[in-house]
Amino acid sequence: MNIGIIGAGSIATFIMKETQQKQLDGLQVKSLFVRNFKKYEQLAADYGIQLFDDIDQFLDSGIDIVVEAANVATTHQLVPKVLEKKEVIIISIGALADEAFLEQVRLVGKKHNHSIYLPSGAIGGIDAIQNANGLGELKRVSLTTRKPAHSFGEDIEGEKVIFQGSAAEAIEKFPKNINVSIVLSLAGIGVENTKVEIIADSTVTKNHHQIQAEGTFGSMTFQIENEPMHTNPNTSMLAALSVLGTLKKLQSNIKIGL
Ligand SMILES: NC(=O)C1=CN([C@@H]2O[C@H](COP(=O)(O)OP(=O)(O)OC[C@H]3O[C@@H](n4cnc5c(N)ncnc54)[C@H](O)[C@@H]3O)[C@@H](O)[C@H]2O)C=CC1
Ligand SMILES: O=C([O-])CC(=O)C(=O)O
Repeated sequence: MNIGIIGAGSIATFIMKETQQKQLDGLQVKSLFVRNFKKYEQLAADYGIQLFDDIDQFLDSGIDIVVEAANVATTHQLVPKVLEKKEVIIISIGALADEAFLEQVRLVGKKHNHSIYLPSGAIGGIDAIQNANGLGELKRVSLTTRKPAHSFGEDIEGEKVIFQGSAAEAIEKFPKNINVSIVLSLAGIGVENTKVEIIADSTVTKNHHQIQAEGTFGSMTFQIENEPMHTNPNTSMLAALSVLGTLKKLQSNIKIGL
């Protein structure tokens, strides 16, 4: 599978590196779309990847699938165009908190017969949430995220609750830190009903997420302490691994958790 990536930051570089070093079955990054061509010329050369700053040329460069690994604003800007030509994996899932945009993306994908894949990112339990909500029987879902204070630019000692509200409001305020709340909302009870609490904590070094859900299925708690990526501590390593995981699942004819 020939992969094209939008963005050349932590997640993108991780995927380029891992697909090259581990020679993952048939997965290869072929093309990279960036805004600043000169800045990434060396990176692309190091990985033997074609570099583009023209989106049409990028989409026509012999790729099978596009991985969005940039940010929420770029997802809004580029994904509809991408879907006219290719399938897409979106990691800046926060963009889909906007219901009009979600509907636009769904319709363009449907029209061109291209799927939109949303990895579970830095959390897990999305399969259970989605299944529990199968008949609309999921009643309450909450996410508590605790990250090192500096991730939020907070210069504090100890902990501080910096946000309490809906997932819709959370992603508005923290588009680089709480994409996880939107995949959780989309799998479950929606962006307005999913409750989010964000805590900045000077005493932790990992990115913690705890999900609690209740309904007629029973209840569940999912908790994770993620290793931050050293190239971008806001982002957990599992988020990058989840993109690779999605690519691998697409290739395998045994689909686990579907
Ligand atoms: N769904 C999830 O669980 C998670 C999602 N994320 C999100 O994934 C995305 C990528 O994360 P990282 O790689 O850590 O970010 P990063 O900041 O390291 O890299 C983003 C890259 O995108 C580039 N970029 C920005 N606008 C662009 C444009 N218009 N065209 C091309 N490139 C552009 C930037 O120059 C940068 O190189 C972010 O939106 C982040 O918030 C991160 C962690 C978890
Ligand atoms: O990587 C994480 O732990 C979560 C994150 O940044 C996001 O959801 O945007």
